Amino acid sequence: MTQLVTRDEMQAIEAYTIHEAGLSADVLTERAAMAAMNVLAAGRFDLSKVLVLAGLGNNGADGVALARLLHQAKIPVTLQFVGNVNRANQAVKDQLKAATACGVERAEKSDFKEPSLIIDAIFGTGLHDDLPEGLQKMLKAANHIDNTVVALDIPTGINADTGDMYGAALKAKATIAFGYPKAGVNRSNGKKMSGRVITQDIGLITPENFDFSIK
Ligand SMILES: NC(=O)C1=CN([C@@H]2O[C@H](COP(=O)(O)OP(=O)(O)OC[C@H]3O[C@@H](n4cnc5c(N)ncnc54)[C@H](O)[C@@H]3O)[C@@H](O)[C@H]2O)[C@H](O)CC1
Ligand SMILES: [K+]
Repeated sequence: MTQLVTRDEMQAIEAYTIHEAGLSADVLTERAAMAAMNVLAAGRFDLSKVLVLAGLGNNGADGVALARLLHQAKIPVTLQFVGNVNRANQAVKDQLKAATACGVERAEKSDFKEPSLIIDAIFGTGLHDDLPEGLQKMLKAANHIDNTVVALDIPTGINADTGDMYGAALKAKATIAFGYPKAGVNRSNGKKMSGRVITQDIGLITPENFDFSIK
């Protein structure tokens, strides 16, 4: 069985990889985006018009990096931030600089009926507490449209430990889990909102004899 991890365990493994083993967070972001690109390029999804919804943390940075890779592969892609990009973390700002330099198209708002595929890079394992009300409404409306959504790491709105919803969640056809699938994709609402979970190696270095809580 694939090893599942809690949010704390994932953060501990990431911290070990970055601070003890010395791989930079940028490398991990690039690996995550490349892993997602490989899954998308395998032919199972309609890539005629891709919309990447990106948040302001590292999950968003993965999304912005993916938008750049899609654009460089000549796949029509639009990048839309959810939230004010001026408040984004440095990883997102760095990724946006590279994406802009490549000519990735941005949108402020979009009709969710139009894209052939929506990439959910709004929130990942960093989410705690209920989503802002406006975002909850937006996700519920998007779920009604029933467009194809692929979530990066975990669907936005799902508690990575319990699978419960933080007010709402964006329903995915597939979830590309980075390193390890999070416990929440297998539990409660997480199970039905994650779709098919595809786990991808991104080069994380797990400490020897790491004591996983889920056996
Ligand atoms: N750490 C790494 O090197 C890598 C991480 N990967 C990806 O990163 C996400 C986890 O990223 P993180 O920055 O920890 O969190 P999020 O992007 O999920 O959230 C961003 C930010 O949002 C704030 N926040 C939390 N709850 C709320 C709320 N209810 N309302 C509003 N804002 C909220 C909080 O401050 C967070 O910091 C992981 O899933 C991976 O996709 C990579 O895979 C590569 C390496
Ligand atoms: K996500």
